[in-house]
Amino acid sequence: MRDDTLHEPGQALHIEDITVSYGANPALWDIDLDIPPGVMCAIVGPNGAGKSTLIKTALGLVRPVAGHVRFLGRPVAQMRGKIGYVPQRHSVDWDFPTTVRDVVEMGLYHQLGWFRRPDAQARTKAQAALAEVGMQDYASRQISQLSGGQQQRVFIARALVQDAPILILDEPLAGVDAATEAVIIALLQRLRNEGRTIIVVHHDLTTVQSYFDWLVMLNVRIIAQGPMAQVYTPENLRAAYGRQLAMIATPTEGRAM
Ligand SMILES: Nc1ncnc2c1ncn2[C@@H]1O[C@H](COP(=O)(O)OP(=O)(O)OP(=O)(O)O)[C@@H](O)[C@H]1O
Repeated sequence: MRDDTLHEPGQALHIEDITVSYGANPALWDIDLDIPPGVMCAIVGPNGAGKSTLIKTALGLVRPVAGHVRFLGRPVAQMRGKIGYVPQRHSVDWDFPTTVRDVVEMGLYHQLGWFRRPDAQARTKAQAALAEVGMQDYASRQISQLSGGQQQRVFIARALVQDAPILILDEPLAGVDAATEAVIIALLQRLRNEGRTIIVVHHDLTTVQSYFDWLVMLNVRIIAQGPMAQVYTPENLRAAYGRQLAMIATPTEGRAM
C-alpha cells in the first residue's frame, strides 16, 4: 500500500506517477509534478501534448490509470469549492440562458448549499467580484451577449467569490484581443501577488516569459518544470516542440502558434 505521508503538504499542486489513457494511446505518461504556492505558472506544450488532460485529471474530471494528486496536501475531493476553475471557452455552453450575476453566484454554492437562495451578503460579494474584474455594469446581462474576454472575466469573478487559494485556467487568452489580454494578465498577476497560486494553460511562447514566473513544459511526459529562467531554454523547447520550434524562432509566425 502506498504511504500517504510521502506527499508534499507544502505544494499547491502535487502530482505523482499519473498516467492517463484515452483508449490505447497514453495522453499523459508517468507525470510527477510540483507547483509551489504563490507562483503564476504556465503549462505549455504542442497541440495534443496533454495540457487540458493534465488539468482535468488534477481536478478529478478525468480518471487516471494510475497515480495520485494533492492540492495543498489534500485530495481534490476535500478541496472542492477551494479551487477556482475556468474551463476552455469552447467547452462551456454560452447559449445557456443565465445572467452574469447567476454565473458568479454559482461560485458561492459550496458555501451556501445548492438549494439556498443567495442572500444579500452573497449578492454583495458577487457584485464586489464583478467590480474587481471590471464587469460590475454587466451583472444583469445574459452570458450569451458577452465577448470572449468578458466571458473569461466573469468566470474569474466566479473563482474570486469562492476565495479560492488556487486558480486554474485553461487557455483564458484564446481568442481575446490584446487589450483584454493585458487586463486579464494584470488581474491574474495581482491575485498571485496576494498569495494565490495561478495555473494557466498557455499557447503563446512569445509572451510566456513576461507573464509567468513558473513553467511546466509538457509533451505527454514532463519535459521540464521549475522557475521560468531555468526551464525556458532552447534545449527544453526543442525537446517539447521538436520541429515546430522553427515557428517559434520566427516572431511573426511564432504568434500564430
Ligand atoms: N475525451 C477524449 N477522448 C479521446 N481522446 C482525447 C480526449 N480528450 C483528449 N484526447 C486526446 O488526448 C491527447 C491530449 O489532448 P489534450 O486536449 O489534453 O491536449 P492539449 O495539450 O490540451 O491540446 P491543445 O493544445 O490542442 O488544446 C490528444 O491526442 C487528444 O486527441
